[in-house]
Amino acid sequence: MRLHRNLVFATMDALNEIFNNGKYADKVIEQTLKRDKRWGSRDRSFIAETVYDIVRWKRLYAEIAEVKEPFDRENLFRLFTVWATLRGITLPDWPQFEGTPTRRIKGKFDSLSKIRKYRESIPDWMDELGVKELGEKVWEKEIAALNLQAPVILRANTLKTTKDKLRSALKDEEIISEPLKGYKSALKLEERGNVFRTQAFKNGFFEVQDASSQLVAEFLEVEPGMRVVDTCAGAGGKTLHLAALMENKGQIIATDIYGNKLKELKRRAKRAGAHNIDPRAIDSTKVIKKLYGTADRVLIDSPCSGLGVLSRNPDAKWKLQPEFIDRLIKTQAQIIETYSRIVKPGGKMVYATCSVLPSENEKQVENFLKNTEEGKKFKLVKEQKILSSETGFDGFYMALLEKKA
Ligand SMILES: C[S@@+](CC[C@H](N)C(=O)[O-])C[C@H]1O[C@@H](n2cnc3c(N)ncnc32)[C@H](O)[C@@H]1O
Repeated sequence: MRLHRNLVFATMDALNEIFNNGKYADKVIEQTLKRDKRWGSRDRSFIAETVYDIVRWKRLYAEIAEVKEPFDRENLFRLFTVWATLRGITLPDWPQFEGTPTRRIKGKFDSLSKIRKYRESIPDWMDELGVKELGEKVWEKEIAALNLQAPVILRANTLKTTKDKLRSALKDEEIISEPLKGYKSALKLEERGNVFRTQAFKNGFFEVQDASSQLVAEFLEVEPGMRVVDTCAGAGGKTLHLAALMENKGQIIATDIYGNKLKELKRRAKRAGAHNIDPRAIDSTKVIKKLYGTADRVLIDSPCSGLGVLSRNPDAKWKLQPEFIDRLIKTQAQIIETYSRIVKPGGKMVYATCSVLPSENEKQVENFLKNTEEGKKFKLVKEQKILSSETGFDGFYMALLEKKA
């Protein structure tokens, strides 16, 4: 691979924004890719993948390069040098790469790889928490899987097309995909690419949605004509899937505390041809109280640590803090307690997270069922824990609960 100066420099600028100015990697990459219209798909994926790689391996690379935060430009180049050397990329004779200690980099990589927190490039607290929650053996495998690059998975929008028709429409646009066994509407892309530019996307034929995430709406056992409340709808990934499963019949009330996310949901719903969604921002407690006892189905896609989606968001390793997870666990307990009241007698509810930590998942459900007045009205129908190390997709949890009639 030949390194191009403008691509490497753009990568350095992006890393500076993420590491030194606290910006989110996905937003920074999106902005960076707009910088030069002449960049082709290879150039764009070089920038995106190199930035994500260096973010993912920050702790390991910084240790090898012997640099500490905040990283100045010279330090960022040293991180890049480690990345390139470990990938066997020949460095050009630019002044920034002069005197690169190739053998020393490889030697340090070998010795640091014996220690998990360096090998997997995670903060001490995260390693300790993972062991405490999942046990040494499972955590070891799980964190390794969460460090792999996530595949791109699409969900065919059955309001407008079928999985097979979508596959052939994509093929016409030179995008090769294959169906995923066990996932009704999922297609996996053979190669990464900017699918948002395709006509198939503009036509609303698909959404990008991880395979594990595609199991959540199905878990809720919705039927056309039902009244469904998606309590933590965000920008609507799962709301749109619910609308498709309900064939646009019935009503989906989509709530979130952030009105701007619901605006994005509206835009996506329009493109997807989903007409049965009623977005409502939670700007007072009344919004939820009015819904008590009214829904056949309730989805709580709860705010969580996101530890199951580190493959997609590697910068969460550095942005998450243990105190934040402690607070989240309290919020999740309150959310289940309050939103479960929306379910009508005989109705069902799914509690889901994209975390792999039992304290955000099965322990929350156990606590709700055993220790809360509202929980005593429910029984657990089934639950599914998805580990990335077992499926190759995001880590997720979902529990289906039924309210006694
Ligand atoms: C895991 S995300 C939802 C993702 C979304 N369901 C999807 O499939 O694209 C959790 C959402 O909960 C929202 N949220 C956080 N606290 C909340 C609360 N107390 N009530 C409702 N929504 C909340 C966040 O704004 C965020 O959009």
